[in-house]
Amino acid sequence: MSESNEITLPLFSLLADVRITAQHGPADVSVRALTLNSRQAAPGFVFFALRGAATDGHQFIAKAVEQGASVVVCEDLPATLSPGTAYVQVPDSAEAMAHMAAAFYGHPSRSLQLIGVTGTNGKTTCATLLHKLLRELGYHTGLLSTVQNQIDELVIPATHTTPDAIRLNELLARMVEAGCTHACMEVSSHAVVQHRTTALRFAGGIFTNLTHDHLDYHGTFDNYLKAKKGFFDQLPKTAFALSNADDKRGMVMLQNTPARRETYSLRSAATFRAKLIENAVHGLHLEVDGHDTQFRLIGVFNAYNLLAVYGAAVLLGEEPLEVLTVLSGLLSAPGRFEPVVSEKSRVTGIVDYAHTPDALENVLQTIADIRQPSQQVITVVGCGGNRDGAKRPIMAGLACQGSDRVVLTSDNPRFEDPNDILQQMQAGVKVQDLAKVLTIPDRREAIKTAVALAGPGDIVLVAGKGHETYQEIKGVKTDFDDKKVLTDMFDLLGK
Ligand SMILES: CC(=O)N[C@H]1[C@@H](OP(=O)(O)OP(=O)(O)OC[C@H]2O[C@@H](n3ccc(=O)[nH]c3=O)[C@H](O)[C@@H]2O)O[C@H](CO)[C@@H](O)[C@@H]1O[C@H](C)C(=O)N[C@@H](C)C(=O)N[C@H](CCC(=O)O)C(=O)O
Ligand SMILES: Nc1ncnc2c1ncn2[C@@H]1O[C@H](COP(=O)(O)OP(=O)(O)OP(=O)(O)O)[C@@H](O)[C@H]1O
Ligand SMILES: N[C@H](CCC[C@H](N)C(=O)O)C(=O)O
Ligand SMILES: [Mg+2]
Repeated sequence: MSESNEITLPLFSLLADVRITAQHGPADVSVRALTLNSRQAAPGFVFFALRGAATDGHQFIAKAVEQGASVVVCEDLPATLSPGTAYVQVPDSAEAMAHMAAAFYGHPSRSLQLIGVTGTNGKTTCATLLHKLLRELGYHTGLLSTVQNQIDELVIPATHTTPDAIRLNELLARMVEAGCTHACMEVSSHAVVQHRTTALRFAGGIFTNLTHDHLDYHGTFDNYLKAKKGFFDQLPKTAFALSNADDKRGMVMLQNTPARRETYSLRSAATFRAKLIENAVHGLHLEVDGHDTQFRLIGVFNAYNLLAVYGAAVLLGEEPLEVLTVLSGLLSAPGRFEPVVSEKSRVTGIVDYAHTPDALENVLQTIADIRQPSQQVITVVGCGGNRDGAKRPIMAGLACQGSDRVVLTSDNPRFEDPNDILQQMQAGVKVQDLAKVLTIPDRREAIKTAVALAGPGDIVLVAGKGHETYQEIKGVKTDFDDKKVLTDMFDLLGK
C-alpha cells in the first residue's frame, strides 16, 4: 500500500504504458493509492488482482470493491461489475501494476542512476559495497537489499530482497525526494518473473553468478537462468550490462541485451581484470587493472564482488584510483563472513549467509585457505523450509567435505517439519562421514554443542542465516540472532 496521502492523480495518467484489453465503468477516476492486497483497499485505491503462487487475487475483487476500491486492474473481469467502479482489463496484471506504480510515483528511476545486481550469490554484498562506495565518494545514494533498505544513512526495514513494484517505486521516489542521485538494488529472480522491476529505468546491471537455488519456484534451472537473463534483456541501450566472464553463464546473460556489454574477470581478458595475489585472514590482496590493492574482505568470491563493484563505479564515470582507495577500506555487508571471536579461548565464530550449495562451498573453501593446520572447523548448518528441497542433501554433503565436525540443524523451518528437512539433509552425508555429524533440530542447542566441541583456536562456522535476527517457525518469527547466540554460548560455556 502507498504510504503517501498527498498524491491524487487521474486514472488515465497512469495508463500510458499499460497494455489494455478493455476498460469498463467511469473514466474520470482520481487515484490516491495503489494496492495488491484486497484487505487494504479503500476509496481512491487501485486494486491489482494478481495471480499468485498460493492463491489468485481475482478471488478478492469483490472484497476490494466492497471496501470501496475505485479501480480494479485484472486479467479476467468478474461476472458482475459494480457501477461505481472502474475496471481495467489487462493481459498481465503484474506488468500493468509495474507501469502504473512507476507512473504514480513520477517515474523515480528516471531521476536516478539506478544500478541493479542479479545472480545467485553476491547481490547483497555488491549492492551494499556500491552503496557504501558512492556514499564515501560524496553522493546521496539509496539502497534496496535483503538486509535493509537505506536512503543515505536512514534505515528502512526490508521484507524482501526486491520489494513489490508499488513499494519499490515508492521507496525510489523517497530517495529522489531526499536528493539521491544514485540507487543500488538487488534484483531477485522472483522479482523479474513477477515484473517487480519491469518499468524501472536502470543505468546499469551487474551479474554475479548463477548456481543452484530456487528450483522450487522456477521449476528448472533453465527457467531460473531465463529469469536472470530477462533482467539484462530489459535494460535500455543507455545502460551498461556488466557480467562475470568467469561464470559459465556470464556471456549468456549478455546475449540479447540492448545495453553496452562489459565484463570482469580474474582469469581471462575482460573490461575489468584482477589478479589474486593473496587471500589471507586479514583480507584480500589483489592487482586490479594493474593497481596493487589490499582489501578488508576475505575470500576469492569477494574478489569477484569487489571487482564487479569497481567496474560498475568506473562505468558510472568514477576515477579508478579513487574508487580503489575507498573500496580498500570498506567492510562487507552484515552477516557476510562476519567474525565473532572469543578472546578467552581464541575460538573464532564465523556467521555467514551461505544458504546455497555454492555459497557454502565458497565459504568453506575460504576457511580452508586461511586456517592454520591445527585449527579444526566445526560447521553448524540447516536449510530453510518451503524453499528448494533439492539443495538440502547437497549442502549437508558439502558441509561434511569441508569440516572436521558438522552439526545439522534448523534454519527457518517455516511451515515444514524440521525433522523432515533434516532427514533430507542427512541423505547427503556419505557413510564415511557419519561419525563427524550430529543432528540437533534446535538451532540454539546446535550452536551450543558446536561451541562446546571447539578447542582453543578452532573455527565455528554458523551458516545460512547471516544478518537475520529471527527464526521463522509455523508463520511465527521469534528473536534469533546467530551472532548473539554465539556470544551467549561463549559466555555460558566459559569459552
Ligand atoms: C513466492 C513469492 O514470491 N511470493 C510473493 C507473492 O506472493 P504470492 O504469489 O504467494 O501471493 P498469494 O498469497 O498467492 O496471493 C496472490 C495475490 O492475492 C492477494 N490477496 C491474497 C489474500 C487476500 O485476502 N487478498 C488479496 O488481495 C495477494 O496480495 C496477492 O497479490 O507476491 C507477494 C506480494 O508481492 C510477495 O509478498 C510474496 O513473497 C513471499 C512472502 C516470499 O516469501 N517471497 C520470496 C520467495 C521472495 O520473493 N524472495 C525473493 C528473494 C529470493 C532470493 O533471490 O534469494 C525476494 O525478492 O525477496
Ligand atoms: N560472488 C559470490 N560468489 C559465490 N558466493 C558468494 C559470493 N558473494 C557472496 N557469496 C556467499 O553467498 C552468501 C550470500 O551472499 P549475499 O548475501 O551477498 O548474496 P545474495 O545474492 O544477496 O543472496 P540472497 O539471494 O539471499 O539475497 C554469502 O554469505 C557468501 O557465503
Ligand atoms: N532470499 C532467500 C533467503 C534464504 C535464507 C535462509 N535463511 C532461509 O530461510 O532459507 C530466500 O528467501 O529463499
Ligand atoms: Mg541478497
